[in-house]
Amino acid sequence: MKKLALASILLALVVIVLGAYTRLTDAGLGCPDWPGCYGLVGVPMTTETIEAANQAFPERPVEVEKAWNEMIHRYFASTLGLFILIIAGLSIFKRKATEPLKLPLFLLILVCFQGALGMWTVTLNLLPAVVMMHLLGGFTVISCLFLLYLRLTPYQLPMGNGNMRKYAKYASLGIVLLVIQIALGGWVSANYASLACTELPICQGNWTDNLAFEGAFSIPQAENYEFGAHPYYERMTMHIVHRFGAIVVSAYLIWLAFVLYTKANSNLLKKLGGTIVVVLFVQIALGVSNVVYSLPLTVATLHNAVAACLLLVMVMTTYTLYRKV
Ligand code: HEM
Repeated sequence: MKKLALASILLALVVIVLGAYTRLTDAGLGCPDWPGCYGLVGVPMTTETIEAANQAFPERPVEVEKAWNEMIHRYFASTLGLFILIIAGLSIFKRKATEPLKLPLFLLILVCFQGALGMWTVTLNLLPAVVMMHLLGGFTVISCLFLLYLRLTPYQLPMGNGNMRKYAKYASLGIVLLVIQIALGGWVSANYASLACTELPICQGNWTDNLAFEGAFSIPQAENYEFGAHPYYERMTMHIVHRFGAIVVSAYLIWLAFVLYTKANSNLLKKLGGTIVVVLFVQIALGVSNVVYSLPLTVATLHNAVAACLLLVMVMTTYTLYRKV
């Protein structure tokens, strides 16, 4: 079960990266139906199948490359679903007394819901709230898988360092802040607001006069949300909020890492403190590069993957601080 959990974590990371790649190559509607693509298990490739697909979906003619991006994401996501089903099955029928049961079952429900969010992403034409929740769902799945892996791993902590346990609630708060920041990033991405601010550190021009919070966090009426439906100042506002969020989260995580590094006498906790800072700085550098180099595909995809890694480091830190034996 532990090996399967580890394989599922790696697979979940691949699915997250493929999801970001699909979103960033504007391939979210590469297949306008679900679960098939223009009604097929694969992508229409021959003249006949393409003609039939174009007749069935005249509003969205086939673009083979985008369709493949979307379908490859779906194949990997379905395999992940299968892995989680097997984990849940094993934990019901072959579980050792010490192994968790509720977590695998929760994961199974979660991955089904995540599949439904994937379907609504397509059927609701990239409705930003659904796209953002789909991103958060992916991050929740990988976090729960990682938690399962940690629970299956015997390691003793905080190694006589009970005085550190009081910081567990601060680490939990770190996770909450980080998840909010990830949701804000997802909101920027889902609303195509990535290039709304092209200057550092905050935004170009007299941005303070044009903030539009209410509009930025509501959803305008639209038939289709591909390429965004918000006016410019609302996109600018969401982008700015993500940047301020980065400042708050970074300050908090650096403080937490500093406490772990200086106060813990467990090597693992010290290492976790150091890892938080390193991963955080990589993430900030990628965010800044997104702005400076106008959203290169690799950088934007990595900004998503490293956000997932930062979350996993925080999950491990928090779990380590809470764990009794
Ligand atoms: C703790 C720090 C940060 C975290 C956890 C974080 C996380 C995220 C996440 C999860 C996304 C969504 C990616 C996607 O949908 O594929 C995102 C998008 C974005 N972030 Fe950050 N971010 C951080 C800091 C920054 C900073 C400092 C900047 C710039 C100065 C930045 C700029 C952006 C931009 C431009 C996008 C939109 C990219 C896109 O359309 O995919 N981020 N962020």
